[in-house]
Amino acid sequence: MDEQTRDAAKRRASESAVEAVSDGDVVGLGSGSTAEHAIRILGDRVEEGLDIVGVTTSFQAREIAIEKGIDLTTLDETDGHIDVTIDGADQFAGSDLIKGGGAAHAREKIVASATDSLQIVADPTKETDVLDTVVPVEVLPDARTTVANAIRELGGEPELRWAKRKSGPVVTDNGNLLFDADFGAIDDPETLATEIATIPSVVEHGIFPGYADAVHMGTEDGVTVFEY
Ligand SMILES: O=C(CO)[C@H](O)[C@H](O)COP(=O)(O)O
Repeated sequence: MDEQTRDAAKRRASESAVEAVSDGDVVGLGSGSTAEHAIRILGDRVEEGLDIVGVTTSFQAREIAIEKGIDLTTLDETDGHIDVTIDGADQFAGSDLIKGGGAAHAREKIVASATDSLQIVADPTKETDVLDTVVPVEVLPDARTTVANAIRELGGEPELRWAKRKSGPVVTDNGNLLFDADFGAIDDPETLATEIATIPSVVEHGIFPGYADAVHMGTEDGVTVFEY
């Protein structure tokens, strides 16, 4: 699938997911190139009269939402409740997800766990039978060596994520560092999720076991919707 076809698939997925949003909803706004389509489409609907407020998952999502004129709120103001969230994923195997390719998974998980209905938008390159892409792990900077050792003890190979146009590591929106940890095929995402979460000073990791309520997978000529 070339980049243009893939981008069209991402947009089709987003058009489908936006149908889950109704007037009056508090809407979680995800991060990444696929979720960007969804935020832009929602912005167009708002201009046409759709009445929603958004809760953003990243600096990127906030910038796009402001540009598109979507009113924003916070989880504190909504009593920790979100009706629908539309977000992307790096991989999905049924309702199990790996997220964090954009280093936003900590806030994405807060928003997802506060959400009644998590709608995932993806293109076909994200679908897999068994999760096997790297797991992003956000850590407090002082703990990078101890967390790296603990990841190795769990059978993973951690690599500090390096910035592309800066001499140094990626620093998350929360001021932390990030490992991409290669665990190979992850047969039991729920157990690995718990094990990584219990490492001292891990802020959040990118395994979202059983989180998706629906995955909208844009294809070359349509959309396949998986509901869970
Ligand atoms: O989890 C994420 C950011 O932390 C993104 O949703 C995920 O990386 C997918 O991004 P894209 O739609 O650009 O492939």
